[in-house]
Amino acid sequence: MITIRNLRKSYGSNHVLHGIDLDVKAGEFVVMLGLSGAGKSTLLRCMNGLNRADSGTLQVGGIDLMQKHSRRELARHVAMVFQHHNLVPRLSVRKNVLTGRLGQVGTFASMMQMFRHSDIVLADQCLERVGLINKADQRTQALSGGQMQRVGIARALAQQPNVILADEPVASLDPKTARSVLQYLRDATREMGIAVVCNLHQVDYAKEFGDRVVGLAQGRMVFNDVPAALNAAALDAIYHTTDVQSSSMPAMDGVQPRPYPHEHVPAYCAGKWMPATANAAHAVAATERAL
Ligand SMILES: Nc1ncnc2c1ncn2[C@@H]1O[C@H](COP(=O)(O)OP(=O)(O)OP(=O)(O)O)[C@@H](O)[C@H]1O
Repeated sequence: MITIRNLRKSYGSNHVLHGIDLDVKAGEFVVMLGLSGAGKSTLLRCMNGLNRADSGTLQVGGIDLMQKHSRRELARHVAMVFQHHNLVPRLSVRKNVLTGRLGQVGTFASMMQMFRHSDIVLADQCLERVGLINKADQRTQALSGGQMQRVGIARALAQQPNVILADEPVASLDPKTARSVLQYLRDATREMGIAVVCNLHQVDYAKEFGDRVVGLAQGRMVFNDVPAALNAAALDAIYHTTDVQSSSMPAMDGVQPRPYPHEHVPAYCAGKWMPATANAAHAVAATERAL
């Protein structure tokens, strides 16, 4: 459902993504962890077409995002769940879910918010899935934060996407509500065979809900494995890259390697540690000596 190879993205001179590789299968729930600024949102925004990647391969839900594509086509395959749910408070819960169908109806019907009976049935099924069918006719503004987030999930499901991208969907919820929202998201997507990439800041939730966890540090993927492999060393690679770098770089030829952050993030991938490019410091030192 998602195939990413050697994906790179910069904002001006700020190189944010340094060659990301990632595959996500149908029905798989992948949690993405990383410090603030690691590049998680940038990667999600590349995946949903809001950002244009500079180079690499990027196929999401059957769409090649490195080629020209229409927003409508993308909306048919890729749905977003946002931290602040982006619902219209004065609309009923059902109407908010129906907005997930706007990309799939004709332009006129979309402008007039005219929905087919089948769309209304689908919206109600999605509300059933997140346990909110009894709120369908209520104004959305009367719901709690956790309920609103579940409406956001129902709206994403109503798009009948192949892929859901969730950017910190539980950041503003208490732990109990957050767990219940993640449970709804994971169960629905598993049952419907939707590939999910979900940015989170909570390692506990990643372990509890992820089929797989990927860790980004300074725009590089430093972990990609099952949650059970998320041990102290892996967490160090994701969250304390400077410490890991300096302790993992031996001196060579009497030259103490300088910290070159991007080049020295060791990577833990599919059960084994990759030394990353520790030799790069030596290469730089040797070049400096030669000049
Ligand atoms: N629109 C933008 N224009 C310029 N720089 C940006 C833009 N968006 C993000 N950045 C920069 O890209 C880097 C990665 O930011 P990004 O938001 O992807 O990180 P993140 O891992 O999602 O962080 P957080 O967990 O805080 O959301 C940061 O240095 C940020 O300043």
